[in-house]
Amino acid sequence: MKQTDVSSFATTQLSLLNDELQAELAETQLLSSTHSPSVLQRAGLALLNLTVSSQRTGFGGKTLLELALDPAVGGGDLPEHGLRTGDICAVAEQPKGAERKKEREGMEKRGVDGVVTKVQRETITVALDKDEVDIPGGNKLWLIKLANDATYKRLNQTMTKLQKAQPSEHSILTQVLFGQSSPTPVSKEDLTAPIPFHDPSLNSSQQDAIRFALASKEIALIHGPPGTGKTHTLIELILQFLDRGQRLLVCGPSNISVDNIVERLSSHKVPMVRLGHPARLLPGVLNHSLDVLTKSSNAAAIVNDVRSEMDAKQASIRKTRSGREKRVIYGELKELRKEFRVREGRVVGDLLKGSKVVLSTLHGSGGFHLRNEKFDVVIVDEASQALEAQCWIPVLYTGTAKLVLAGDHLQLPPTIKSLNLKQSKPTAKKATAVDEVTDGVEHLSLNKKSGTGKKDTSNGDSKKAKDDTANIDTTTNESKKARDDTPSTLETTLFDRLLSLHGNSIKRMLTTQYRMHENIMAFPSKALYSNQLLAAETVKTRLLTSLPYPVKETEDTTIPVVFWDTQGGDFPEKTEDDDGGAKGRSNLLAESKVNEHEAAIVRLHVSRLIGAGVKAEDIAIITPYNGQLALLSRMLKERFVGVELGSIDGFQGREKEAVVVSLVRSNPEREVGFLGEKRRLNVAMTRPKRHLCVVGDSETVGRGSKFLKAWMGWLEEEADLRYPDPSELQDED
Ligand SMILES: Nc1ncnc2c1ncn2[C@@H]1O[C@H](COP(=O)(O)OP(=O)(O)OP(=O)(O)O)[C@@H](O)[C@H]1O
Repeated sequence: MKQTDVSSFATTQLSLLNDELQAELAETQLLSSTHSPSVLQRAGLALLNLTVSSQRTGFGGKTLLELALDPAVGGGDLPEHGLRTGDICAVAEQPKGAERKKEREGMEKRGVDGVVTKVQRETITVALDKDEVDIPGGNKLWLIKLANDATYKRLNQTMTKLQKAQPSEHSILTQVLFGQSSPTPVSKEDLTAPIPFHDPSLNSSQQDAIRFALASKEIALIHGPPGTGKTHTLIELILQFLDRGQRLLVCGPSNISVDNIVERLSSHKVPMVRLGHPARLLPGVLNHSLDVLTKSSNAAAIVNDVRSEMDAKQASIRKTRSGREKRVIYGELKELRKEFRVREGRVVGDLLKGSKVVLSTLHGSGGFHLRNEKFDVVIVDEASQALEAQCWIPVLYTGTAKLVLAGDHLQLPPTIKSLNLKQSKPTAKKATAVDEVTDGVEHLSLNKKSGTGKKDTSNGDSKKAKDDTANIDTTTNESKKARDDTPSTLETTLFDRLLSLHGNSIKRMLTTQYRMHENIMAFPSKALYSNQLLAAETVKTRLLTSLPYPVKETEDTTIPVVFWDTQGGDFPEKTEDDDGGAKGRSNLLAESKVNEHEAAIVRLHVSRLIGAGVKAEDIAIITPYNGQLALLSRMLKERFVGVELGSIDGFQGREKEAVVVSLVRSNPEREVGFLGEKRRLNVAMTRPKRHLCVVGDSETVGRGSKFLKAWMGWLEEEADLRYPDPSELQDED
């Protein structure tokens, strides 16, 4: 075990985070200074021609501005835009005609900053950051997305706190997290003690993981390969901790990861509170949100009185044109807001005290509500999708003695280039529809994520390119000497680092998967999970023909894994710039790759599946390249309505009955770009339940890495192998 110096670790993290922020700011500034507002709107970074449709008071006493299209431009539905709940933005007067460019440059300074809290068809709501600001009025307004440095600020604060802590202040958990102490060994008795489980259906690996996490004193890692019931296991673990009288903070890197747990816990009638802005939460979770609880609890009436008074004042500000009157009302509002915050603070404090389980994003766990709260255990779901610095937020601010991390370090780590736009990017969501994927920002981040260390020509910037796979190899091989665990990259997650530091004895792996047909599971199990995965009886032999609706038996629907091998050089890739159609869209984007012939095979395969009766909504098409995604979308979206198209990265955490993967790369140089990242391939091949169809050039792809070679070899041996016949690929339409 190699110790890590805490302070130098934090210093390295601070510098890496700073590089990341600078890169992000540069990217956003470049976009907004070089493009016209309408291009920015098309790129999903701005909304034009708005007017304030209402103004009221939200959680925390913040002013909420609801914006709608100006009736002067016809009102109605907002145009397609990429602004999402959680985005940091500025509201400002829209510059007129010729002034535009000049005005825009100073815009960020003059506008009013805020956070998007609600997006509806006709309106978008922004919570303003400052209490007293002159809301721009009169002329048309516009909304522009700003780089989100709030994420960075909190990470920076957290790492600074870690950097400054004296060794004597380090908790035992911190010492274990840096290898200065070993985790307390777990006794055999604890690992075998009978436990009355709430859920009698838990399999033995799930039960073992729960026993281990309960018995561990400082850290426990629950390794959940695809479909193995990681969240299912965490729910039981939470109930078991509660049975033992422990108080828990449960976090995840994204709102959706946290909501998923809240939804599943709610049937157990656990007293819990979900922190976070209600507009960012799933509807089913709202009843547990602080905002709704503070409105509906008995004590809420005293808060609501002040709120309605504030709302009335807000409305009167908008009615008056006199500056003097406005100032008087602002003065009154200021007093009311103080009162509101005191009362709301009391209600919130009482609610939190009464909650045995508090749930929030990792970022949210650093908010002021939790500053004086103590928890026995912090649980982090999807921990391998979180930056290490994010995981330190709940650890440092709650002073917990115990940390449970659940995740799979063999799937994709967090997207580094998009750190600051992460929550706001349309494509950062798990549910990725193709309209959203063609957003410019995602192209930049996706394409910059190279996995091979070779320069990927689709990658506008090879600065960050590196061999990601190195990370995983060291973590899966306990016997390897732990490498220097002061990470030189943000992509090394806490999950990775701890495995490397303490070895596999700190983790338990879930081994029964409930998603894939056994043949779909076979390769990833062998190549990545030491052949330990088992397919549950219920899924082991499931084919498309056993879907709960009629599907004809064909050579596609009766086969779990199909491989269309395009080897031979007749199906070459192109860079997106070669493709006239794609060019217009990609003016803001980095180059990407397309493969038209592959797209034609995908079309053929999907049309056969649909012809056999498989429902469009049970089929997904995924590909690593956004250029290919845009092409597939143009070719297939209207024809096969309901088929989901997405990037591999965006599909992590999702599943479908049938999944078609288009690998794209086919070139004489045998370049595979970021296909070389095996965690990306793992995600791709483990999404389907009953049918996996891979389309790719085994000659190019098979030379990309050892892993790719093994996969191509396996597909040639075990899959239903097909060689495309160009005459079949003509579009019958
Ligand atoms: N012991 C079990 N018995 C039967 N079904 C189970 C069991 N454990 C999990 N499942 C089922 O397996 C599926 C996956 O579970 P869950 O969503 O908890 O997995 P996960 O590992 O969090 O998913 P992901 O792979 O997306 O991370 C769910 O449909 C769940 O009901």
